[in-house]
Amino acid sequence: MDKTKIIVVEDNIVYCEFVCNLLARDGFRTMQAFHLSTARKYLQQAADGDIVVSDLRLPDGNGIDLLRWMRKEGMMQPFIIMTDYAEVHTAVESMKLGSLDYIPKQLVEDRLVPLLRNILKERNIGRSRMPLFSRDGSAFQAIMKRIRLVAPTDMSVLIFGENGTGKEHIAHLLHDKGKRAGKPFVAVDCGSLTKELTSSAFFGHVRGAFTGADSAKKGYFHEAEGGTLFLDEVGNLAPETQQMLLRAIQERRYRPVGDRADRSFNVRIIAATNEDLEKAVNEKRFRQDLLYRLHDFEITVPPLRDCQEDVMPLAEFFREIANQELECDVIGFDGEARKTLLTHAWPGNVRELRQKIMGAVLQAQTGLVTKEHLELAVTRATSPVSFALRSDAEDKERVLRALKQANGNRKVAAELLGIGRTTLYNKLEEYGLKYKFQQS
Ligand SMILES: Nc1ncnc2c1ncn2[C@@H]1O[C@H](COP(=O)(O)OP(=O)(O)OP(=O)(O)O)[C@@H](O)[C@H]1O
Repeated sequence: MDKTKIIVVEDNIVYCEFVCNLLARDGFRTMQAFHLSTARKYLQQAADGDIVVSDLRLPDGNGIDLLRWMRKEGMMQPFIIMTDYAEVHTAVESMKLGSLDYIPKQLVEDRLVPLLRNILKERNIGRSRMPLFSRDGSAFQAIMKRIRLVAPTDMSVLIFGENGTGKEHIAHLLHDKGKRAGKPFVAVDCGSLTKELTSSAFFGHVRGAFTGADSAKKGYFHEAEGGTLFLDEVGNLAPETQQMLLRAIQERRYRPVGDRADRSFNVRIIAATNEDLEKAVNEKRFRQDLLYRLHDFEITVPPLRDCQEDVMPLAEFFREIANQELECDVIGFDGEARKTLLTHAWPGNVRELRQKIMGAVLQAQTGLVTKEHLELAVTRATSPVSFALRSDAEDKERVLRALKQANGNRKVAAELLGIGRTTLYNKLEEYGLKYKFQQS
């Protein structure tokens, strides 16, 4: 199973448990939310690839409110509604808002897992539902040239770039344009691996290998066999995991936890990071030998603020997608809105641009997007210009402000500060703030 989490939003605790057990049996990772407010909290930290399965009626609103809120915030994760038969009409309405499907509760047991598997399969073969725009800007053209050059080889590729610049898309392109296209593409968020279960996550385990290992489990290497293993946020790997991966990559074999024999593998490794890994090596946080192994070839994705010529074409592209998804009829941007788009620093890069355009289109509904619809004023005040880490004395206060602004969400705070997540973690450690803002 890949890193996808299924957020199950259902106020009936017993039914919620039932759905989660059903999914867990099939190897899905789940999160339970009994209220919309909890679901929103989870979604603020969710990955683009996560999936929501929601009941319609909840104590603090309904599933359609949640879907509407997500789309307004630019969160385009697949959304599946579970309904009672009497609510089918409302469920159909929800599909107009962009929910992917609805399943009558009586059929959840039969239909939910196959539906989720289908979504993942489509993703793995590169037919992601999230359409991609081919960027014409000169920086991106140079990147495309490098992608075409290295994709057909088996070289490991390390992709550098700030959060939200499109590194994962580039990893997909490398896979799709290479000889492994059509084989699995398995993405691993290295920052979210728990220390105890890392070996089992990568290499799998046999039944009874440790307490709780009730059945055998395939690891990421096995799942990616013949295809690509994408190590996202590779700078966040714990030292022990770095050592373990290095050995496997060097020897091209690994041993599942509790097994007696090694397995060989045929997997291409692509990794991505927003960190300066040379610096991490100097600071002894990252192994130099592993860096060499991951780094046969390098692709650096520039931040959006350095790709001015891509901003408006991407904005127009997202406007059209938003029109389709939200059933709006917005025809463009007025002069002030254009100026704002072109002068904003985009600390969250393409992801932030997409979110802002989705929200703006929803607000405008028809006609032209105005500067007010973009709601960039708040972000502007918190853009790198005001949050930039200028001197040590100001540093701590800025970090605190950004964390507050981001409600403790470190990923968002790092984007506001225009720094990588790992740099932010280091700063929290340095200033003794590590436990002050616990993410829920
Ligand atoms: N060329 C593009 N066309 C359409 N959308 C894009 C493009 N590039 C990036 N995006 C959007 O920006 C978001 C961020 O892209 P992606 O997840 O690939 O970035 P990333 O650099 O891997 O981010 P992170 O470091 O935070 O994981 C995606 O959800 C996608 O919707």
